[in-house]
Amino acid sequence: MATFCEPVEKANSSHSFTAGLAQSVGLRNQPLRLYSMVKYGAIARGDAEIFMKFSRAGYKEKIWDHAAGVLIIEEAGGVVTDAGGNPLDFSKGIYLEGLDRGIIACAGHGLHEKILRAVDASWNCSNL
Ligand SMILES: Nc1ncnc2c1ncn2[C@@H]1O[C@H](COP(=O)(O)O)[C@@H](OP(=O)(O)O)[C@H]1O
Ligand SMILES: [Mg+2]
Repeated sequence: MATFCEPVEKANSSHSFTAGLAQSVGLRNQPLRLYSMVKYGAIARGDAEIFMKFSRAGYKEKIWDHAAGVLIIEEAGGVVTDAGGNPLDFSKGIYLEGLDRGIIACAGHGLHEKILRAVDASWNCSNL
């Protein structure tokens, strides 16, 4: 069964929203809560299959918390996008600008699509 990881700090991502997503796609393991780039490392070494991060409005993602991790996941056949399915844009300076709702990284494409659909289904009641 798949495990997801997410930020340690609730201030950086809604733990209740990801818990709802996990339930709706059938993930029953406890999440791994890890800082920054370590979440991508957890997927690369097989400790988790998913990373989800949904920050409050106004929080800006720094490129150094993601850049190397995205490369590692993609080279290994995984997928990392925002919640609209768009690639992360590292070309705009120190922040990821124009991010649609949050970040979803997965070891495989099927799982990733399932989570994107779950986000769309529950976003309007999320308070995010
Ligand atoms: N070992 C650690 N202990 C505490 N905070 C850490 C940390 N490693 C990274 N961080 C912080 O975690 C945030 C990014 O990780 P995450 O993606 O899990 O939210 C960054 O904070 P800010 O974005 O609040 O500046 C970063 O400074
Ligand atoms: Mg902080």
